[in-house]
Amino acid sequence: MIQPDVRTVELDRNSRERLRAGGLDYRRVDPSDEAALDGFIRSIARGFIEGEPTEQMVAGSRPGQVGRRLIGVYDEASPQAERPVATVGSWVAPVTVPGGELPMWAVSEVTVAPTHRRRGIARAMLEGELRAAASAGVPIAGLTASEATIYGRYGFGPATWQSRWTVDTRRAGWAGAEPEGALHYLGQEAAAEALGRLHERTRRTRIGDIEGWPVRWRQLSGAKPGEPHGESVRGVRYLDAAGELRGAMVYRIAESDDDWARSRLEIRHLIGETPEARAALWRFALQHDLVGTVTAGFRPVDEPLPWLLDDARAATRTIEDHGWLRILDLPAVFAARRFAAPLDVVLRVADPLGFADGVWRVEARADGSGRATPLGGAGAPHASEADGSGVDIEIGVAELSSLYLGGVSARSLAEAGRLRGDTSATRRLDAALRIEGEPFLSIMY
Ligand SMILES: CC(=O)SCCNC(=O)CCNC(=O)[C@H](O)C(C)(C)COP(=O)(O)OP(=O)(O)OC[C@H]1O[C@@H](n2cnc3c(N)ncnc32)[C@H](O)[C@@H]1OP(=O)(O)O
Repeated sequence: MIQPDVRTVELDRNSRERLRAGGLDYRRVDPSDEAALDGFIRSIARGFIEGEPTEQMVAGSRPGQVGRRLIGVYDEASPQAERPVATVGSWVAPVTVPGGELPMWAVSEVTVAPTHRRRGIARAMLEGELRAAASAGVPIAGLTASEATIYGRYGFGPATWQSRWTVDTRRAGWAGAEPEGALHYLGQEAAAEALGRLHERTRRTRIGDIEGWPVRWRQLSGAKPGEPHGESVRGVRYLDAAGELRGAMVYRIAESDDDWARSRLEIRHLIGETPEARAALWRFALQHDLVGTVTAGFRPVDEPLPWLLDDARAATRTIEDHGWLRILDLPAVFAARRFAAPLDVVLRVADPLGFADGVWRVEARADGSGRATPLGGAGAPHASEADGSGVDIEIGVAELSSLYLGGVSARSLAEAGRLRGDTSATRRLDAALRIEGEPFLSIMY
């Protein structure tokens, strides 16, 4: 798997010139220049409507920026010259796809100062990231979004979903097995280490998940300096009957003001290598003394939680989009995944930014391998090169990116008018893209 050093990928000239025409300087942030890095970190906090970070919080955030491509947009008229008015950070992370993994250009830390909003700065930065990724040969981009309304216009589509659970522990009971292993408390650093180890051991089993990084685990375990409520985060591990580490969980308890016995236990992260470990950690949370409610976000939509309870209605949930993907190199992404059924369809893909635009024949063989080839000859294909009569499905690149992992059905998109195609073609596409279980991205990035 190619994994280019994102820090050396050139800045996009088109975006730089567009921003310069508006009096703004689009440039790399050098992480070895502490003042520049701290200004970048402080601008991100402001953009995400946080208060001004303390020195300790800034110091705690620095290690997470190492190895990333950091870009700031600077307004020379600003009295705070070291603080960019817009930020974006990116890196390449492997993402699990059906039957393998792909290098993914992860886009994060997208902020534009409220003083500079809605003048095209985010668009210039996003387009700049996508062109940089394509120029580096990275076939797909991904992000997690603060709002579901922002990224479709750049060709990103939601591809994984998360459940957010709220469980009334008085009603829930426990219908699962008694765990055979053991639970132990861990210090925050040890909990971060266990989360990272378990994540790395298991992420390839979760379609849509990506590689993690140490600061993410330290943030979740409360070990990152300045983490809000960090001091109240606790960690536990689960060892199976043979003494092997199989699971870990970090959580905090928010006391109830009016009834101690109804405090709320918030699961910040729960990871288990086996169903037994996951069940044991859920059981620990649900049976915790003095807790009336357990909440957990970033959980898979097919988690068997209701089946572990005496009263399934004690657990309520909301489901939300979580991981967004954006196909850049269509032949590369279709060659990288496995297919569940043979396929031969012609897609007309609309991509306003050009990367995947054109007419493509997507084929899959009985052995699970597949490919996408441009119709109308070599080189960049254009819709006009096919006569149109052979096209089975017309689809936008955002919708195709949603379909790619197998967690979205072409039939649903067709019913919603988000693609056009006859029923037989959408059925064949669904059969070929189908996966076992639901895709699941377990972290924010
Ligand atoms: C991957 C991540 O990091 S997710 C985090 C995203 N960041 C945040 O939520 C922090 C708070 N918000 C912000 O910083 C900014 O409002 C941003 C980054 C969302 C948008 O920045 P702006 O520079 O104002 O956006 P820009 O002017 O380039 O707008 C581009 C397009 O997006 C639209 N748009 C921008 N923000 C939003 C939004 N929040 N909801 C819906 N549409 C939006 C604009 O209307 C415009 O549409 P058009 O091109 O179809 O006319």
